[in-house]
This record gives sequence, structure tokens and C-alpha cells, in this order.
Amino acid sequence: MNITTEPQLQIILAIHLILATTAALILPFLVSANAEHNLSTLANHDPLTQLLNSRGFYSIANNLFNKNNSEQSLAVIMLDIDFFKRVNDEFGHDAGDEALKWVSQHLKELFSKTAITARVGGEEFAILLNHSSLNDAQLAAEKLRKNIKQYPFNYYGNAIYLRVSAGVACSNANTASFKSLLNIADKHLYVAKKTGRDKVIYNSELNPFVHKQTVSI
Ligand SMILES: Nc1nc2c(ncn2[C@@H]2O[C@H](COP(=O)(O)OP(=O)(O)OP(=O)(O)O)[C@@H](O)[C@H]2O)c(=O)[nH]1
Repeated sequence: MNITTEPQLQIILAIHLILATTAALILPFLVSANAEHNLSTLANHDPLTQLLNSRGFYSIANNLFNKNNSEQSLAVIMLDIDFFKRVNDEFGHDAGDEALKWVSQHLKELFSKTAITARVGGEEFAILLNHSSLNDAQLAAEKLRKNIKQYPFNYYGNAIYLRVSAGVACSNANTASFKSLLNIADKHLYVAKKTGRDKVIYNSELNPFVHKQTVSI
């Protein structure tokens, strides 16, 4: 038995109309906001490792650097896998890709709550530590280096030992830009590579091949 009266029916129809109109108005915005978010994620992340890519990293780093005042230091670690070409040459490009993911996993495990991590080049990674001292950053880099070399990465039964080199730098009141900070970290990474690899450099003499201190825990 139908007990809906005509006024009730009109109210129900009116409510349906309002809901349908609201949905039609809001849905395109929701879809477009979601699409925008997806596009931005794609543009700023590395599809292989899901870490930030260089564009995403430098954008965040520059913003942080500009926001911090001169007492708040920003530290950066530049990390590069040693002799990575050999992994590709000996085990194939897919093994190389898996090795990149494996190193990324170490970065995520060690830094997901404390730092911003990125893959900024083929086998090069960057880690940004806000409000960190040079000492803390160097210790973090050293821990990461040791974690990565502690166990081999397993690729279809092949035990592949990876080593990494790192350069560390930390801003101070005289640091002009994030780029200049990055240049120092890059220079330290270069010294690490040129003086035997598998090490962290955070301070180097003017002679680029004679480093003053390496950290050893
Ligand atoms: N599998 C794989 N290989 C990559 C990717 N991007 C870059 N590479 C490889 O990384 C290798 C980098 O080689 P090099 O620049 O000679 O560096 P390296 O062998 O690590 O030597 P050092 O850095 O001097 O210790 C090259 O063989 C590139 O083809 C990638 O996305 N996947």
C-alpha cells in the first residue's frame, strides 16, 4: 500500500533534486583537485623508488632554506652508489633497478620520520635534515653507509654487495643559498669518490684529494 502523500512526494523529489545538483556542481572540482594532486605527485616523484625526484627535492629544499632564519641550520647528504655500473654490467639492468630500490628502502627506513629523501640522479640520492648539526648529519650518513654495506642485496640468489660514498654539508649564517650548500656536499662527495669510495666526507682541505676527517664508528 502506498502511503506517501503528494506533499511528501514533492519534498522527497526536491531533496533528490538538491542532492543531484550539489553533486553535479562539486564533483568536477573534486575530480580536478584529485587529478591535480596526482599530476603534482607524478611530477615530483621518481616512479622507480617512489622517493622525491630532483625537482621535488630542490623545491622543498629551497623553500626550507628560505624559511629558516640564520640560526636554524639545514644539512644535506649527497649519496652515490659505488661502481654501480658493474651491477648493471654483471647482473643486468633489472638487477640495477632492484639495487636502486633496495638502497631507497634503506633511506626510507632510516629517514622517513626525520628527513626528506630523494633520488636526484641515476644512482645518486639526497637527504635533507632540517635543524640538524653537521655532526648529526655526518653520523646519520655514516649509519646509512654501514647499513647498506652490512648485508648483501639478494637478486635471484645472487648476493650483491653494495657500497656507497657520501658528502655532507651544513648551513651556517654565511651560507648564501641552498645551491651553495649543495655545492659543498657535492664537493665532499667528489672527494669521497676520489679517495677510495665507501666513506663519508664532511670536511675537506683545500687540496681536494686530501681529506681532513672521515668518520668511523
Ligand atoms: N639499472 C639502472 N641503471 C641506471 C639507472 N640510471 C643510471 N644507471 C646506470 O648507472 C651507472 C652509473 O655509472 P657511473 O656514472 O660510471 O658510476 P659508477 O659505476 O657508480 O662509478 P662511481 O660513481 O665512480 O663509483 C650507468 O651504468 C648508468 O647506466 C637506472 O635507473 N637503472
